[in-house]
Amino acid sequence: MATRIRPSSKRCAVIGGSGFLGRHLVEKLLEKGYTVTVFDIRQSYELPGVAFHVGDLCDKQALLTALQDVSLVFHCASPAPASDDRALFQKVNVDGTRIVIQACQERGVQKLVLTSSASVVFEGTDIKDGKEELPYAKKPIDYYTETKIQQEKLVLEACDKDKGFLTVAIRPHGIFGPQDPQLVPILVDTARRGKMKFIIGDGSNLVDFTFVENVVHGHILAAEHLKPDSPLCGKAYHITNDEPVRFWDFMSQVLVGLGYDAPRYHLPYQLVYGIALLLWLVALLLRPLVRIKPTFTPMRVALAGTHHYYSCARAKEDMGYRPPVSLKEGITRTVESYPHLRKGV
Ligand SMILES: NC(=O)c1ccc[n+]([C@@H]2O[C@H](COP(=O)([O-])OP(=O)(O)OC[C@H]3O[C@@H](n4cnc5c(N)ncnc54)[C@H](O)[C@@H]3O)[C@@H](O)[C@H]2O)c1
Ligand SMILES: CC(C)CCC[C@@H](C)[C@H]1CC[C@H]2C3=C(CC[C@]12C)[C@@]1(C)CC[C@H](O)[C@@H](C(=O)O)[C@@H]1CC3
Repeated sequence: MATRIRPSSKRCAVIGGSGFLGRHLVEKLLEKGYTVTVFDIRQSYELPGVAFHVGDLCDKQALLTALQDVSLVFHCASPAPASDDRALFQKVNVDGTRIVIQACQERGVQKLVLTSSASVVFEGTDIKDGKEELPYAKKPIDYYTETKIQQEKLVLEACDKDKGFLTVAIRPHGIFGPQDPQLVPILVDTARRGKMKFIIGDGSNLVDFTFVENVVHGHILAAEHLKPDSPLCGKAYHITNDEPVRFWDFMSQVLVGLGYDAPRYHLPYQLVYGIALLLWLVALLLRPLVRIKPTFTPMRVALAGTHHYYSCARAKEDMGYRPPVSLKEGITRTVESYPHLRKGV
């Protein structure tokens, strides 16, 4: 009788490995001796020892080819939140994740680590030291969040110890760091257009921003602690810097570090939120004729004007998580990595 040889536990695939988080994850996995395959709709770099499979995760056949002999899968692919494309989020984050799960099961993958988001519980009102037990947002603010909720549920429900298929979800919040395509570039673009003069609300709201290497550390710890007898099976974990900071202090430190002025004038939160909602509605109505992308979306305004920081006690307890890089060091390294975004360049 032919015996099925289990692939090495150090043979992994990173779906979305060409992206910001994915690339940092791939680099760390290689450093730790893993054999890495990247599956992504684009190839954004080359690294010795990394096998790239360019394909859409909605294409099961392409995934089955890439997942051959893989025992561990990290799924960190998603359309960018800024695309605000409901059909695309549904197709990739929900239908595509179903296909990822099926392909993993068919290929005998043993562990699936999903990159979810702490925002799955955020509804635009204050969250202070939020625990994983908080209910999913009943009225998510945007389509991205709506589909991240469905995606997380699908992955956690698929966890099946009897079938030897274990799953876990990592919920990072506000990832920043070198090569980030959204936070710093959008911030600088807004500053260059003279729109970063204002503080939304009184400026005292505390939030989490998480350095990308800490998020990577959380993913690898989760993969290594995910075993049939561990508490991680089918659970979600917040991964943050564990250093809540005032939203506007963080923004100011990045802006000033790059040579721009810090925002100074206060605007009432409710007023800005109302305007953002109105602009979003207008953009939606005009979409068949012209595509407008407002800078101040309701989601961004809500994130800028409320408290949203999360407890990572569960990750500390179950997998010994401690953020290796402090916020101060993370900000310094991030600012240094964007010489081309400095004022006047
Ligand atoms: N950036 C943050 O602040 C943040 C915070 C919490 C959670 N997350 C989650 O982390 C993950 C990574 O985010 P990121 O910031 O690195 O984004 P990113 O856009 O840099 O990377 C996402 C990658 O997914 C790929 N991708 C998109 N659609 C695909 C498809 N159909 N098939 C295959 N690949 C596809 C993209 O090409 C890209 O390389 C996402 O799941 C995101 O929801 C991000
Ligand atoms: C125009 C200004 C008011 C703000 C400019 C900076 C913003 C572009 C970022 C500040 C907080 C960021 C953030 C995300 C995107 C970029 C910001 C709005 C996410 C919504 C990206 C998706 C993640 O899943 C969210 C998460 O839960 O971590 C991010 C939350 C913070």
